[in-house]
Amino acid sequence: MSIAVIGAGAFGAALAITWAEAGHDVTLWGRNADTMSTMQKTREIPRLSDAVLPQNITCSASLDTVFAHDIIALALPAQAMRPFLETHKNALTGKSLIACCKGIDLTTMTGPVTTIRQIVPSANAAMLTGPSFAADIANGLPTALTLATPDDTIGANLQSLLATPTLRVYRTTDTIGAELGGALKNVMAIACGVAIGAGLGDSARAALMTRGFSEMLTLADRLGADRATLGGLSGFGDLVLTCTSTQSRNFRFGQSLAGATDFDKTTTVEGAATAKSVTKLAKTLDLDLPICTVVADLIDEKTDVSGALEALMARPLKEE
Ligand SMILES: NC(=O)c1ccc[n+]([C@@H]2O[C@H](COP(=O)([O-])OP(=O)(O)OC[C@H]3O[C@@H](n4cnc5c(N)ncnc54)[C@H](O)[C@@H]3O)[C@@H](O)[C@H]2O)c1
Ligand SMILES: O=P(O)(O)OC[C@H](O)CO
Repeated sequence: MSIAVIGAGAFGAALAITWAEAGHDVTLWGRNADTMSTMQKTREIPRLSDAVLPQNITCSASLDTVFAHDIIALALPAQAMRPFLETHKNALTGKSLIACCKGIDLTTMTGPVTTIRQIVPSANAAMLTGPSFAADIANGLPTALTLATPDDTIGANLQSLLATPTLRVYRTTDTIGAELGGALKNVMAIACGVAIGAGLGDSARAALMTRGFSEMLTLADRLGADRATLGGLSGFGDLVLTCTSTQSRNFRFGQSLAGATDFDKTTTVEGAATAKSVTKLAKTLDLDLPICTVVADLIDEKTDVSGALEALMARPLKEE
């Protein structure tokens, strides 16, 4: 089969590599023609320093080449996906579109599958999500992800197509659960990075992960998602990975908010926008999501680490 990947950053390139190594012909699209031309020649990836692109990946900046494919993975940052789909929706009619981003759109407060379904209703909308660092996938380390799509027959076909010897793919029809797990774990990773950066200790991190998971379930319950999805790879699995590893950009961003480290502001940090969209969503739904709220406040500089700590620790005592 052939697959197109939109977005030649770390994750798009990593997915392109594992699919190409499994025998698919892959077109990897990036918006900068010079960068794509250099990648085509050198087989090197600017955002993944140790990986090499196999020969059956074609690097291109031509969208016509991408739109010739029926299966298209969208590995753009979450906030870039809606504008991209709006601009190109006519060319995407009837395609299988697999979102590979994690986040809640700031303008509409929708997750990636819902966003695709709204803009390109004729597409088979899906999402590939779960615990995975791009470098691990690119280096052929064993990884397991969840493919979420509303139609199980389409899901089963995509699952067998996208699985590779090193990338095990599970599937679910609970797209809302998968959207929420992938988006909210990044907010919790920022919170955990702040805690570790501020020297609050591993017990504080465990508390944030657990109470953060509780916030994920609260939102899932309200939006009709299945709790079991949140307990799977796309929720609990990714929460564990991202809250415990300095490989995570969201975690490192949190450390920098605590003043512990410097941080390159051009880095993709999905949890920053999602903290804001989730806080907005929580207000609309009249839900209490205190960790999401303090993360949004820290990012907006409405509070500092000691204010955030007090806001969480001084809340009324309650049942677990
Ligand atoms: N890197 C990882 O380990 C990893 C793992 C799993 C999921 N993801 C998810 O993949 C998504 C992409 O992250 P990434 O790690 O590849 O980020 P990245 O910063 O490495 O790459 C993002 C790419 O998107 C391009 N881009 C940004 N805005 C664009 C626009 N408006 N139009 C076209 N191209 C645009 C950038 O030029 C860049 O090439 C995120 O949602 C992330 O959560 C990443
Ligand atoms: O580097 P992060 O924090 O964007 O995390 C990457 C992946 O989402 C981990 O599953």
